Amino acid sequence: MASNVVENGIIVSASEQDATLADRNTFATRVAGKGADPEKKALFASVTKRIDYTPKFGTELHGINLTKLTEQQSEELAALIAERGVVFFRDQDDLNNDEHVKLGRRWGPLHIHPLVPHNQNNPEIIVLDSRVSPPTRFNTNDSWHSDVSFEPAPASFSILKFEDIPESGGDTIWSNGYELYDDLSPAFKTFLEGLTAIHSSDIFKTLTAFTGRKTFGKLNDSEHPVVRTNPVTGWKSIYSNPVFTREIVGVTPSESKAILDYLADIVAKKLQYQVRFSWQKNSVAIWDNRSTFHTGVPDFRPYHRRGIRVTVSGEKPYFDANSGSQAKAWEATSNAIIAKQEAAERLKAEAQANTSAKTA
Ligand SMILES: O=C(O)CCC(=O)C(=O)O
Ligand SMILES: [Fe+2]
Repeated sequence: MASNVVENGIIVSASEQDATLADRNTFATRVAGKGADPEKKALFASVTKRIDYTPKFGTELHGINLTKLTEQQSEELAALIAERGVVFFRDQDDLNNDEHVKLGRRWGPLHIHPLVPHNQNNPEIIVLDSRVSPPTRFNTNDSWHSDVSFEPAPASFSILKFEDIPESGGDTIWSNGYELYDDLSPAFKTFLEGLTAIHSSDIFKTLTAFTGRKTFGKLNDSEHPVVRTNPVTGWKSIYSNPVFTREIVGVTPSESKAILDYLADIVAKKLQYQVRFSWQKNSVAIWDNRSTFHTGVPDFRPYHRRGIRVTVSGEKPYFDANSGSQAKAWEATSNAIIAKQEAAERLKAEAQANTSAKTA
């Protein structure tokens, strides 16, 4: 039996034995975060500072040690990630490999990646080391994706930590699938809601040839709905990405290409639905792959970076016609914010009027 090829503690090529490790039909048996306290009081009791990157998308939390969450806090965090799309943490020095795996397992079974190099002692940890896997033409500015969407049980959450960061460059960008859906015209929403698409891991065959690495286990293809309901929030999101989605089912090849190109285009180009994160050593990002897309920015050469990722397998993707939307859920919050701003403006105007009356 061929043995693994190991470089710096990273398995860069699988043995046959490891190749059989990957059972990627492992679905989550419960929806982590579903039914958590909507106010997330237990989690926010430990938060010292909250920074929302945009009103609806991306939040950085300070005061949380990811190795010290109670059960209730970890459920509330799962719900917050589903709502905010991506949540960032700084200084998670305590999140070593074992803790990283432990955190992922709280939310579901862990995925074993078919190609990306694994940690020698734990195949569920993948190592993104730009010296081992330098950014290539397969991993450049059109690398927007949702993690392992080709699996029957694609990722719910991904937990990524960077241990080595470049002196400059190397940010990651996320795009909000809820808002991309909400932004479509009613007619186009209805059209997309009836469609499914084939997601494929064929890119890893190409990369195998390119890198000389062997893949782990079976390379899956899966058919998923183009509009997906997030099981935690109940909101609809676009679920098609340029890296793994190959074909829209039931339309002609040129129609399929036009639809996929349009969806890829809005994921990459609608800046108002994106957030960008600058990593520091031991920063962690956790995102919900069911309703977001992301891409690394390969702009950091000659520096390098090294990240560690654990990927949680989710449920079988589904579309529920009765599900809600982020836009609808936001109406009340948005109106309350507007009312508060208007009240503040009125008070300011009254105060000014009083001052001018006194000085007149
Ligand atoms: O390189 C990056 O910044 C993102 C890597 C990525 O896609 C992932 O960890 O899922
Ligand atoms: Fe990714």
